[in-house]
Amino acid sequence: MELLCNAPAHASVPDRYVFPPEKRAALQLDGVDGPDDGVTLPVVDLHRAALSGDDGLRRRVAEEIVRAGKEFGFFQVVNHGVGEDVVRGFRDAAAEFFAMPVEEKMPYCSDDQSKPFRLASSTSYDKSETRYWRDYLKLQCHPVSDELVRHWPMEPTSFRPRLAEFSEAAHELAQTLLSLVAEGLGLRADFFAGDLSGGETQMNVNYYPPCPDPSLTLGLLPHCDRHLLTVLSQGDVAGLQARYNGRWLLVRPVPGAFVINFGHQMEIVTNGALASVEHRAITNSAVARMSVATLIMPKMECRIGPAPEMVDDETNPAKFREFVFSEFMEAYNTAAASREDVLDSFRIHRD
Ligand SMILES: O=C(O)CCC(=O)C(=O)O
Ligand SMILES: [Fe+2]
Repeated sequence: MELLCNAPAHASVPDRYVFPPEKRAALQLDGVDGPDDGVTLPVVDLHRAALSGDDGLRRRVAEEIVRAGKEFGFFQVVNHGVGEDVVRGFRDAAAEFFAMPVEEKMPYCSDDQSKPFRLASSTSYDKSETRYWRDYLKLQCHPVSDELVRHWPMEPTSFRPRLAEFSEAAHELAQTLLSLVAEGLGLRADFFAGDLSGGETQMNVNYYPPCPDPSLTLGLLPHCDRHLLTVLSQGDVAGLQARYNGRWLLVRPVPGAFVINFGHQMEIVTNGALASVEHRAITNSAVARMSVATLIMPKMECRIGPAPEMVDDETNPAKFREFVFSEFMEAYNTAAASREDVLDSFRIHRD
């Protein structure tokens, strides 16, 4: 398998990574202050420590999240309660993994999507010839059990304990966010608990080495996440862009923050109120970038459809039909992650 992290630093971009001009990222990192007109994503202070004892504060935070979610579909959170050491601990372990010698990583290389831990490169969604400037770990990270941990690598030795710790913390944050989203929408606080968010949580650890010519390449294709909610640590190197009013908005790194965005299931359950927004990753020539995305998802057999509370037959009829989550997962693969193609098979079309 061809991995970028195995190669010595690249002096030039090999042809198979060069996108045709119409697919290249028009907006480069050093041009961000121009094209995005100073629009920045909301940064929500979760006041995590005070949240459970202060109902007024809780309501304000919940409203702020829903407002940000409705306008951007993306926001960042600070004071989120996940310890800096927990985040740094796992990010360091993952960076060490990518830096290990080829022979030690090779046993994990696989394109078999059913594996609970694997290392791969580019993406499995875009079937065109051009490769994305990205290596990634795709792994199952929650619930943490002895059986699951056995699939995680033994080396570096910090990997298993730091991942277990990070995974629990990210999961807890996700549950807090989901209850705030529910409250902000006027739903029961435990609306998303149970099967809707109780599937096996997956994680993408994306590694984008420095690229000699970012104007020719892409780190990750434009896509929406297919799950319910994504909790992303992007570290301090920029590269994530979200679609906003027909443009690409750079998600500026905020120290210690998590970037939160909604997946397709959130859009469907809320009948379009909280949309799943397209995003992509661009490359840069200066430093390697690593992002860690924790993807909260429903149980495979969970029935999904717009919540009755989010639908009004007269003014806001259901936009999506009901389905079983496993059906959606299949459709997403077939539609190669394209937002409209995948949602189209679940949309109710009215004349
Ligand atoms: O690298 C990033 O910031 C984006 C990652 C992402 O969108 C994903 O893993 O689904
Ligand atoms: Fe994503």
